[in-house]
Amino acid sequence: MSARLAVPGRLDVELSAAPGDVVAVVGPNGAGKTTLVQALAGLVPAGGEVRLGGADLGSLPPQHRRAGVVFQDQRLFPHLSALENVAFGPRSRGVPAARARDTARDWLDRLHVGELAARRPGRLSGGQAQRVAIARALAAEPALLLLDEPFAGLDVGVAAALRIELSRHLAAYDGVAVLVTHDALDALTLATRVAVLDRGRLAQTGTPQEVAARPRTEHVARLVGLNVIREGTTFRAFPPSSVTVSLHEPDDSARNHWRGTIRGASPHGDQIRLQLHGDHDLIADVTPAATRDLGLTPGREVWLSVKETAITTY
Ligand SMILES: Nc1ncnc2c1ncn2[C@@H]1O[C@H](COP(=O)(O)OP(=O)(O)OP(=O)(O)O)[C@@H](O)[C@H]1O
Repeated sequence: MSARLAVPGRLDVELSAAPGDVVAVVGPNGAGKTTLVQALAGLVPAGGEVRLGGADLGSLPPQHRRAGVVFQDQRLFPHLSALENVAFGPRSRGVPAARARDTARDWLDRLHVGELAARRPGRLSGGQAQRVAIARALAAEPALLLLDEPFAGLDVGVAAALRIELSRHLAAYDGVAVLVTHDALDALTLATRVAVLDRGRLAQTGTPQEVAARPRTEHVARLVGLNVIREGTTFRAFPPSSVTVSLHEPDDSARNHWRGTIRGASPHGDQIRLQLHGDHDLIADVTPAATRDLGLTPGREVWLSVKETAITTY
């Protein structure tokens, strides 16, 4: 797929992906992720083109794009049973009713909701409905599978189980999948490529490993738990565990140091992760003992230092 899409004031991106790719789209609120999915699906008017398998989808109405969409809020047809929801795609492609129902049953089984085939969406839990929605999208054999935050709003355990299953289906899927997510884990475990959106533009693309190791936006740095400082065209990244926090200015010239004010503190593994605001917005991991002994509570002004050898420059 190669797409060039422009929605005035909201989105202006070029994106390409090969069959079998799962592209994770990440970025802060309002970056244009949902707009991108909707523009690919033809649900919002967009300039540009979407080339897929030799055709320009951009000129086709949504129902002819062979795009399967899974929304955060499922949007199942409320008056149809789970089975009929899933059979809808094959039916509208002209598959005879009995065969479409067999296909639907098969997909419901594969998503472990076969026993709920007769239920209407109103009587499904959020997790069950999301399984039906994924079955519905895949049963239509889409060339383009669009998933907009499919785990958002689900219980943590339910989301974890669904993530593992979805990874299996995505591995077997030979079209192009686009997955909008706010979760670094999704981007790292499900995706073959990551596209970072920032204010409607593509800020970075690469493999999950590349993007995680060398983030170019503050947002992605936070997602993967790194600090990143931009100096002109150069980025300098370092982990929160490499930051030393002290109450007085360090006199060690081999280290980089900055001033900051503690904005927040939360448990992180067996450490305390501090959010700091100052010369740069940074995160630092300190031990609970240091937090107590130095009185590292929100509002406190501190010095932060990092050894040059802990910093990756790119
Ligand atoms: N229907 C709309 N009409 C006009 N502008 C819109 C519409 N929907 C969203 N926008 C604007 O388009 C921009 C991108 O929004 P979009 O919903 O695509 O972001 P997002 O990255 O999906 O955000 P989130 O993570 O909050 O869901 C935002 O500035 C938003 O205010």
